[in-house]
Amino acid sequence: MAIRLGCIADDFTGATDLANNLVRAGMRVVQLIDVPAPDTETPQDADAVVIALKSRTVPAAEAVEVSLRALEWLRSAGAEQIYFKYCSTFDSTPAGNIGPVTEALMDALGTDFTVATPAFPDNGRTVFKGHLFVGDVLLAESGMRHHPLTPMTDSNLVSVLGAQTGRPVGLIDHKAVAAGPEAIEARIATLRKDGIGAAVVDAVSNDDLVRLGAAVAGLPLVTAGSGLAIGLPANWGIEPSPEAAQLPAASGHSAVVAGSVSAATNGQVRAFLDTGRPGFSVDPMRIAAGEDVAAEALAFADAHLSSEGPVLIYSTESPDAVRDVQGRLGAAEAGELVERTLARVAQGLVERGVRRLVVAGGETSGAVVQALGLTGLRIGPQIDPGVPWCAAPLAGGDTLHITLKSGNFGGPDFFTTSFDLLGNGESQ
Ligand SMILES: Nc1ncnc2c1ncn2[C@@H]1O[C@H](COP(=O)(O)OP(=O)(O)OP(=O)(O)O)[C@@H](O)[C@H]1O
Ligand SMILES: O=C(O)[C@@H](O)C(=O)CO
Repeated sequence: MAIRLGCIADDFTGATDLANNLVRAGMRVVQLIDVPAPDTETPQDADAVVIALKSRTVPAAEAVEVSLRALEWLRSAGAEQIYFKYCSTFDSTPAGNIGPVTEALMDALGTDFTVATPAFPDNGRTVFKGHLFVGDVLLAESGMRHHPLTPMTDSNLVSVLGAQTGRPVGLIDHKAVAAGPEAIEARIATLRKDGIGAAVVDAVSNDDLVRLGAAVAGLPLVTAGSGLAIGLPANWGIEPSPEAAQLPAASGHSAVVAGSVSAATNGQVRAFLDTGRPGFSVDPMRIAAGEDVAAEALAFADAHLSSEGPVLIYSTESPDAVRDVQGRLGAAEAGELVERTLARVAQGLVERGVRRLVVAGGETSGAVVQALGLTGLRIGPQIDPGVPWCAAPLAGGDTLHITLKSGNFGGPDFFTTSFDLLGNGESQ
């Protein structure tokens, strides 16, 4: 069976976020890790396939190359429309990668126009007059200005995207979006006539996204955060259905691996430790000095993995502490050292019987999923907006329940309450 929607996500947490919104809107979704081999069969009974890449912060040429390979696979699987998913905080730099990837996909699809909106109102991301708000503040005044890899210091997305692409960038403002699909289509026609290649779209509510979804049914390519996904399944007559999110029963030990340094994850780590639960802090300077911090973390896990609840291994630190480490090691080097260590820790935890695993941070999730050799995820129930539980088969035949939490997503008690949703298996 051919798929309807083919999705390319620029990081792993973002991919599950998108898959989650598609599932909630009724689509049967398979998430694949990295571009599958050309001869990989199209998943049966899937309305959408999300290919999860780790292309957000690699050099632009690399992001373009891997995104085009993903596009080729999705087109051969029959995708009728392509969705390029990036972060709801538009994480990118003037060098890319949102602009260059968008342009390359447009060229490959032979289309002269696409839309761009990171709006995700359920998680407080709204776009008005082309400016992105995170909660009540502009993007450039949010914690994103301190992001270790993609600091966002301009909230005007028309200028942010304009700096990343050779094509003129325009705006579909809220007046058109609020007036409904026909008004949006009329605005698109005008922009196209004026030679605009990509238009940032205002959206402050789910209703806006549903109206936008209907208006872009005929575009070969849409680019967005996960929010627009709620408006697309209806274009194929698909309606929400609870069966779309069912997973097998969970069992085994629970653990949390946190490599995100975002504000929300900092709060979640603090809240977890404040309950007196066991946590081990991974120090990048000690890794850089050659100490076997992964082995220490696993020894700590050996002492604390129990039916009492999850153990936490984290590198999460305040923005000041992260800046200090980056100043001494370099941002990319520090990131890589920590990612490699946390990926080894995750492997060790699974070897020790962890079967319910929370991973925090997009880059961190990419490293962990690759180290665990997971190739595909089934998407289950939503824990918090943008974060579902997923299930993946392990080599020995067991099922791993895993959730890939975007750094800034999830409530303060996420590291404890997320496990409640899986119910009681053999042990927690
Ligand atoms: N203590 C630390 N010092 C320096 N760098 C760190 C530290 N802890 C984590 N890092 C690095 O910071 C980066 C955090 O990125 P990651 O994508 O995992 O989280 P995030 O940006 O908060 O989440 P998301 O991308 O989902 O919003 C990773 O490369 C990680 O290895
Ligand atoms: O859109 C978001 O905010 C998330 O899905 C994400 O991509 C964070 O890495």
